[in-house]
Amino acid sequence: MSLVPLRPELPQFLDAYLPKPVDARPFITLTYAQSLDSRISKGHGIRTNISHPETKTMTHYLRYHHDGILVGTGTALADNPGLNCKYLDEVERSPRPIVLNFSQKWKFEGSKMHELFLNRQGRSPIVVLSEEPAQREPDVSYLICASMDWQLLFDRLYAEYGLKSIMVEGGASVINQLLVRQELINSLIITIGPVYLGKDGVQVSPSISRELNDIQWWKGTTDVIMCARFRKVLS
Ligand SMILES: NC(=O)C1=CN([C@@H]2O[C@H](COP(=O)(O)OP(=O)(O)OC[C@H]3O[C@@H](n4cnc5c(N)ncnc54)[C@H](O)[C@@H]3O)[C@@H](O)[C@H]2O)C=CC1
Ligand SMILES: Nc1nc(O)c(N)c(N[C@@H]2O[C@H](COP(=O)(O)O)[C@@H](O)[C@H]2O)n1
Repeated sequence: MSLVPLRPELPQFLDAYLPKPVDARPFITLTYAQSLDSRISKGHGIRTNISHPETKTMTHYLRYHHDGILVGTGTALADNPGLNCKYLDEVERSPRPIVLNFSQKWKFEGSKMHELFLNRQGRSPIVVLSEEPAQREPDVSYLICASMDWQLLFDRLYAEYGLKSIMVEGGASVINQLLVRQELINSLIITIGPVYLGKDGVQVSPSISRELNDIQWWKGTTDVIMCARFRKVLS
């Protein structure tokens, strides 16, 4: 798939929300595409296109600006994503894929990520699990976290792999956890496509109410993009 050109006004629109150095931890962007009824796919395990080609290009522009890109096993298995950067086709600007694979169900070998890596079009993944894998795969880096703690995970990705910025793309389980961890999220960039995915769709919604600050909207041919930051909770 080749990308349509980036809309010329998007770099300036996105600029304030792109990664900036933060103190000894990675800058975290939570970004995904959702329907009007807050669904990100038609059902678990169903890869669903929501973005218009021009907002898909925006996603690759975001990938260009991040060191790492994180997804859960559900997404890795359902979508078989490439997670590389096709914007300007510079493999060294592709983010490092990070897959939460505590279930050990996802395999690098035979995946789209593997194909892209072999063709020098994508990077090898960091696989996160709770114990030594049953079988180590070549070219995979393993990050063993005895128990899952988002802050610790991000800190270790920074300290051990030098990832200064990470975009989290999904899926729903991951997004819903991070929507209530606003202290960890630096930017929120959401594409909204003009479609309803219905009651069987996979919903994103925080378990408690959240408020946003610094909100900007961009309107494209069919989609809108909202950029925002979470409002700080005063203790
Ligand atoms: N429209 C969009 O932008 C996107 C849509 N999707 C869609 O989302 C769907 C997948 O979402 P989900 O099924 O919710 O899967 P998911 O991608 O959120 O992965 C969930 C799995 O990741 C692991 N995991 C997540 N949090 C964990 C934690 N705290 N500790 C340990 N392991 C953890 C577990 O194995 C869990 O079952 C797919 O249908 C996919 O197409 C995924 C990414 C973006
Ligand atoms: N930006 C965006 N729009 C959509 O409509 C989507 N379904 C997604 N999904 C995310 O992109 C991944 C696929 O990446 P590749 O094109 O294979 O590199 C998918 O796994 C979701 O994370 N994103």
